[in-house]
Amino acid sequence: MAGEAPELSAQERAGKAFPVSWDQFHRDCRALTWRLNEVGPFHAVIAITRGGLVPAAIVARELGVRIIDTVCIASYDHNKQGELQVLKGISEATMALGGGTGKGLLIVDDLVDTGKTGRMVREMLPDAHFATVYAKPMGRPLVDTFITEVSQDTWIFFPWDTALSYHPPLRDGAA
Ligand SMILES: O=P(O)(O)OC[C@H]1O[C@H](OP(=O)(O)OP(=O)(O)O)[C@H](O)[C@@H]1O
Ligand SMILES: O=c1[nH]c(=O)c2nc[nH]c2[nH]1
Ligand SMILES: [Mg+2]
Repeated sequence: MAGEAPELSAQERAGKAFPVSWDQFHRDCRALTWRLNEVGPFHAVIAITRGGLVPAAIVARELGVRIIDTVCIASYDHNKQGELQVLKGISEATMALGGGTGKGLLIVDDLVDTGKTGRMVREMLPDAHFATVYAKPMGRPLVDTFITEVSQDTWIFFPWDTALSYHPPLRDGAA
């Protein structure tokens, strides 16, 4: 409708930016593995794609786990969350490894925000261990192990979504 303000994206509503470099992300994934090493061993790692693929690779490498599965869920279209869609479920072989309930399996994602994605995967595997690198307060109760909490009004910028670019000086009005 004319004159109506355009709907803000989740990223715009968030307000605060938390950019993460590859180096920082790798360190945070290693820190996550230190904690997970106390909880395991795990038969397999399940990455929630796509964001969970990078931490899952690092965590699986550090833990010496060679069986990696994916659960493919689409929700955010760039930065606006819509209905969750499971594009690919967990394989039968992985389900069998977890005794049908996920016991001894490790689910990995880059973050929990509202917790919708994590909740859906937890319902598939109620006894699995769920780990994320970052957590926002709404999603935090769903996660068993995470490294860094950021406020709900923060948007995390991952290294695979960003590129180096010119930033104007603060005195010219840059945030
Ligand atoms: O806790 P929630 O509010 O559900 O948000 C968290 C999810 O959102 C992002 O994935 P996204 O759906 O953007 O897909 P992607 O991993 O393919 O980028 C992120 O990787 C988490 O999986
Ligand atoms: O790149 C992202 N950063 C976030 O903070 C976030 N929350 C949900 N989905 C997200 N994706
Ligand atoms: Mg994701």
